[in-house]
Amino acid sequence: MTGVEVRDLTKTYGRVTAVDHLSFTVRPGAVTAFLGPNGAGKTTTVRMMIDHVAPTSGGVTIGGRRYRDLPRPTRVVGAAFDVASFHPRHTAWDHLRIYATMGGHPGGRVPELLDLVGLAGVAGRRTGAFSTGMRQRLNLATALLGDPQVLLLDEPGNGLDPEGMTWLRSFLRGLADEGRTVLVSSHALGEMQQIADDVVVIRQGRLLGAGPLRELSGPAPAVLVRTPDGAALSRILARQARVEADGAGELRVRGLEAAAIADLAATHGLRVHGLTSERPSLERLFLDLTGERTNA
Ligand SMILES: Nc1ncnc2c1ncn2[C@@H]1O[C@H](COP(=O)(O)OP(=O)(O)OP(=O)(O)O)[C@@H](O)[C@H]1O
Repeated sequence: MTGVEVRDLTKTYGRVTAVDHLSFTVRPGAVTAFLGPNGAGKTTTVRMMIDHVAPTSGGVTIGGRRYRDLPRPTRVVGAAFDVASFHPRHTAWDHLRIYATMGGHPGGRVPELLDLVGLAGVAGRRTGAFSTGMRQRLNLATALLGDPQVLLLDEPGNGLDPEGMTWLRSFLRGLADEGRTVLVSSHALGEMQQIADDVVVIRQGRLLGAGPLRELSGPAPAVLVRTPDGAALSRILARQARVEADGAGELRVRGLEAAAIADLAATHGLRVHGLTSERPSLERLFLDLTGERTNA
């Protein structure tokens, strides 16, 4: 299990402080959203994680070691940046073969990866003709060549259509469920809300908040209960939870998990037609932390 530890990381460019004494950890087995408005310092931080940019002070360890001390870094960390450069005449297949060779990774993984990211059907097409979404997918496949434990993805959702976003979300969830450490930087909060387990929020290079999304976003989210037996169920649930009825057959319940609500309804012979757990609002959390409007 390989986590990422950022310790007192600072980067200045002349008079600009891009990253300012930043400390946080990214744990394995979770998707961590790295959030901040444009220019907050996200890309600079991720680039320092993999030695693309030298810190002014502080540092980053991955599984307890600095990137440069990892014997085979691309087998441990896969990174993908927003503006990936592909040779326009190379096909997706060429691109991955070349990067596999450069990284010392088995070329046999190329077809499997093309399939995994949904590019098998266009493997022979030149990347010059690729859409942004296809580039993002190829970028991800490139990051995965070394089967790394840690994935650092800078704005992987940029340019994806809604279908592509749905795919990306389940793809990232799958990687985290395999026990990998998945850090995804984004300024598009809505996109991250449905996937992030943890969040790290920065502004002007400084940490504003970090931790599990559910903990950071305050009171427990409600469970929405669709029921034709609203009045009776409401009376029973109100003994243990806070219940609001909307008058249209839906109850909003705080203080009880969905399973407990279903059990109580069953015990009393009441009908439940739907149970939905609300996700905490990342946008609300973000606005609380940053005190500003975003373009999400
Ligand atoms: N090479 C550089 N030289 C000078 N300033 C830089 C350099 N790289 C980044 N910066 C500055 O550092 C700050 C942080 O930039 P960075 O790209 O890390 O932010 P970001 O959060 O990734 O933003 P975005 O969401 O727009 O990509 C910005 O003010 C940027 O102008």
